[in-house]
Amino acid sequence: QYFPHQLQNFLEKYSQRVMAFFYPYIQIRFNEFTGERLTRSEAYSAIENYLSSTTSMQAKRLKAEIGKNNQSLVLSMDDHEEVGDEFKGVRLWWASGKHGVRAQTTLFNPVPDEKRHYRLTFHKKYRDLIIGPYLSHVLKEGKAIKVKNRQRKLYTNYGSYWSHVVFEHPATFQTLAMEPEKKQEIIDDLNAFSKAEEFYARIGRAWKRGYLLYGPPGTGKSTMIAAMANHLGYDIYDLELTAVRDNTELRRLLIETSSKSIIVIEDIDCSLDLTGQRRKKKKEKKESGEEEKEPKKKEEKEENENKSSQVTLSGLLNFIDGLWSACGGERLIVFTTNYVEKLDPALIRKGRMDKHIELSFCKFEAFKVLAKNYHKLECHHLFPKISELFEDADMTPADVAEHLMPKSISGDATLCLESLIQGLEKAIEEVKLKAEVEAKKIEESAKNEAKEEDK
Ligand SMILES: Nc1ncnc2c1ncn2[C@@H]1O[C@H](COP(=O)(O)OP(=O)(O)OP(=O)(O)O)[C@@H](O)[C@H]1O
Ligand SMILES: [Mg+2]
Repeated sequence: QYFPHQLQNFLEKYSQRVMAFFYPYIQIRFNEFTGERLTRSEAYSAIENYLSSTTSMQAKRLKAEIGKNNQSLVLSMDDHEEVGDEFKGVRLWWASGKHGVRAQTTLFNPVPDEKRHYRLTFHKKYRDLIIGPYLSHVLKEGKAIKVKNRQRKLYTNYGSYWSHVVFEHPATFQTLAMEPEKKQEIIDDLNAFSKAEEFYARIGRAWKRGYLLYGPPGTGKSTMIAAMANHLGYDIYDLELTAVRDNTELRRLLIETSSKSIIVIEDIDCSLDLTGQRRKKKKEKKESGEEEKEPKKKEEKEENENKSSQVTLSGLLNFIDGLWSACGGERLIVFTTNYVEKLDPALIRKGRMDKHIELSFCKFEAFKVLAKNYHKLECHHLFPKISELFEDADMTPADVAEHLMPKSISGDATLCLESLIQGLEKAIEEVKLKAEVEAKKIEESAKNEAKEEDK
């Protein structure tokens, strides 16, 4: 205090230099808030996450907070704690601390005076290793942990804007009824995709993958999408094409999607047909001369309505084909349909949709998954009979699940299995009846033909 200001400055500078000469360590400080407007630093939060998982077990004083997903506790070091870490055999230390900042808190900038930081200390001979590979490793790991802990969202477009709710669907691949090998193949494919950043970069393609899920209603297409999202920890964008006005809007919506997400277009055949159908209807009306009686205003209105969805197949295809490569980060795009044969071949050409997955009727293997989920059954004396019936019956997993659902909380598994057997027998009978009716029809038409020939 009695020192002249300049002298104090000089001494500080000088002593720091002397220190630096003898002190063989380098320190890097990562402040929690950075920039003029004091926004929260991304690096700081990545480091926080990284340390919470890898090293905070060593710290004696921890801080616990409820994570963003409102479920798990997130642990981090308390202030002035230090933990060690090791990277390629090199020791380094992370310490947490506080420092004062002169920024004023205002109503609009309610950041407290006291700021936290992490300080990284390491020997100067490892400078290159730590500043390069180690720090990028920390940031990457930290971000990955953050993504894993985040609260996931389900986005839906109302017209041209996305709005979201929290995504909490309980479906997983474990609860999905499907033949085990097929299921494993899909899981492996997803895992490979999510780790393939370098591969996609090397071959110069966008880090995207397309799936087409097809099969009759109730076979688990939507359920599988939820399971995929849960498996990968991705958000879901449920794109309602009929609410999108035109290709420009479609492009905007798709560009707005964030990385690590699944973009879903359900019932793709219906969504894309819509524009065509509407136009057709209008044409028919004109041909029948109906519109002459109607006032002109109404016609104009109709025209506007027609304009309300002009997304075209080519607009969609352009996008899938790589215009959106510009938006980095991994994305899955999933189409579902009940009628794969109705789809425009351009849409499902190889290379556009990387994988076609057929979801179909429940067979015995898939049934076993459901029996295990619903009743914890691994085997049962009715299983052989059920296995036999499944060979002839076409029943969707949704219907099987319906039978297995206990009618009361204390529902008995055997009762459910018996109900399923009845259902299967009924299904087989219906198939037989249908076949008989068909056969009769063919017979009759053959007879008719013969009669006409006689005539
Ligand atoms: N493979 C399956 N495994 C487990 N549950 C299933 C499966 N398939 C269907 N279900 C059950 O049936 C219900 C309906 O399935 P889901 O909505 O996934 O069918 P979908 O194939 O999407 O049908 P749609 O074509 O009508 O959209 C789900 O709530 C789920 O409980
Ligand atoms: Mg569905």
